[in-house]
Amino acid sequence: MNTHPLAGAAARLKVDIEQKSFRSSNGGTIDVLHNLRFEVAQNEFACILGPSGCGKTTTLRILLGLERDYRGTIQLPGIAHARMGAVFQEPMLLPWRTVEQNVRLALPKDLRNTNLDSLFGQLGLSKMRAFYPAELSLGLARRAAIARALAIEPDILLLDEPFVSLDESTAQQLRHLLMSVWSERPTTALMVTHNLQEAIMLSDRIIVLSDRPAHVIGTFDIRLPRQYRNEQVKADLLRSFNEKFTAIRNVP
Ligand SMILES: Nc1ncnc2c1ncn2[C@@H]1O[C@H](COP(=O)(O)OP(=O)(O)OP(=O)(O)O)[C@@H](O)[C@H]1O
Repeated sequence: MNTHPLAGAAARLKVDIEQKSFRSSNGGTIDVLHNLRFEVAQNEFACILGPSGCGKTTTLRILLGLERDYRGTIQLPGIAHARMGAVFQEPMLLPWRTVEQNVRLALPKDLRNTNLDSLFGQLGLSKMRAFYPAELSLGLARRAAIARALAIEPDILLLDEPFVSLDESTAQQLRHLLMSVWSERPTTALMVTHNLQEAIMLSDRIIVLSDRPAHVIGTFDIRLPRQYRNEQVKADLLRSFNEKFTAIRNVP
């Protein structure tokens, strides 16, 4: 579990990063984020969409407190310390621990004896609790990583392309599983994705970033509840998105 001292009383996530750059190997400067400003309301599920290399992962790393060298401010949801759940492209499970042990290790003290039956059940992991990561397919390992992030009852859930490099039917199954667990206990969520269809299926709002150095070029709000987003509705949303962001040619 990762807690972060920048939690504020307000429940929303507020990002205001004036400047984030890296030193390149040849001694130059890579400007990654410049005046990146956005907010995510309490219990909103937002997706960040943007060109490859524009700074999406860097933004999540700043929120997680893994990158501290930047100019700007962030405010995280939560009262004193934001409880942060994170899911990365790599499941990052400890290989010498079982699925259940991996999840339990992440639990804060107040949840240490929590009953995980329902969470494992919802994610289809009931029979794999005693499995070791090497015994899991990538899809199952990702489910375990999602279980670990949600088990801590996070104030904010950060997801960095959690469905990438899965076959489409496994990815779709996982998207449905994530949504069914998240809908039961909604929390403020921010997910990085390259996949516009995925963003339209999952999110309440899509935050579209420019090329590097990244700033927000616009947001796309989807107010319609997810259960009404059938294929026709999703196609309409896709069309409206493309009309609004005609400049973005490289999103699928
Ligand atoms: N530790 C680092 N040192 C130097 N440069 C870095 C470092 N981390 C990231 N970068 C550079 O910063 C830029 C943004 O990287 P980042 O991973 O945040 O982009 P991204 O939008 O998540 O990319 P992708 O869509 O390909 O996953 C890239 O040019 C990357 O090479």
